[in-house]
Amino acid sequence: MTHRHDPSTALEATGLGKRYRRGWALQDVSFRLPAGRICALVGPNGSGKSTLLSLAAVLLAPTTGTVRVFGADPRAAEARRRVAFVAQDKPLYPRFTVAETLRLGRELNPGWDQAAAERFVAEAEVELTARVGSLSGGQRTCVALALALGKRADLLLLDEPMSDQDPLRRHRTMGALMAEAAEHGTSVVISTHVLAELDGVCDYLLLVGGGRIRLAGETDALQSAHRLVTGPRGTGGTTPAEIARHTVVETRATGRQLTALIRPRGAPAEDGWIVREPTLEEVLLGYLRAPDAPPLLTAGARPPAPEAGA
Ligand SMILES: Nc1ncnc2c1ncn2[C@@H]1O[C@H](COP(=O)(O)OP(=O)(O)OP(=O)(O)O)[C@@H](O)[C@H]1O
Repeated sequence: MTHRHDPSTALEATGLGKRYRRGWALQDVSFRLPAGRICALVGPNGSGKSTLLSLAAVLLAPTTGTVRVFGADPRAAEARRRVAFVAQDKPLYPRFTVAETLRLGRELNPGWDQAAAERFVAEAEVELTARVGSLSGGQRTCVALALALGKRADLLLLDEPMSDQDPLRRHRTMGALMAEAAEHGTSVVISTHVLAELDGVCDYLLLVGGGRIRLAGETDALQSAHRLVTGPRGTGGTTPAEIARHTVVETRATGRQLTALIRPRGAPAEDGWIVREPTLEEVLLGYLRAPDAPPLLTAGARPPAPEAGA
């Protein structure tokens, strides 16, 4: 079995699995993230988001399967140069000043972009002369993000970078991050629990649950693959036939009404039903509430079958 060398794919997992002593954190994960996308990585606590990012950043080794960055083994020196990872615990030297931290970044990274790193800390109103140990959690995050941006990586892997930022700063940090990414065509995977953070920012989505991929693909394609239908609840507590003939993600009853998130097969519903396209948040919440709903990977999110051969 050989792998296609595919630089247009920022990240690809094939049959990827990670087993810790207590059990599988990720199992049989296969997806493709095209280059240049801003991808939200979403899922409940313990669903495997950090594990997936750590596998892509080679902080962990897979138990099964493979992960590739820009078509290459992520352990290769060139792949490591192209990837920057901001971990949840943001390990930095507390005794260093911010300026010294950036200097270390410059010494460690041949393609270092001092201007981008300094611009980012200035935007976050973090003093270059401040010691890292004296910064707040949110300010330290900004320094870690500045290090990642200064590296001029082609793929940024960010593990809940906004979790310790206040709402205003979160908005500004996200804006500055996305401006940098857009200017350089950087691919970004950003894990988050704040669904509102994704709105208008991410154009790709990975939803993990129970260690497996549940949704993967372009956000507009995922949205348009679903319909939210509302109509009469019917009798006997069963899903009405005109809904049950579709792929039903979840149904919720309120009074005499039934609202269902479906993946339509043919025309979405009959007379008497109100049909509309759900927002991305509605799609996500539907899947989060229905952990057994069948997964969906859009055509662009499915990795190509491995070539037969040597
Ligand atoms: N170092 C480890 N040793 C053993 N088990 C681990 C380790 N790291 C993670 N796990 C387990 O693997 C599963 C996935 O954890 P992971 O941290 O990847 O989830 P997550 O989606 O990032 O969670 P959160 O949203 O809470 O950050 C969990 O059941 C967790 O307990």
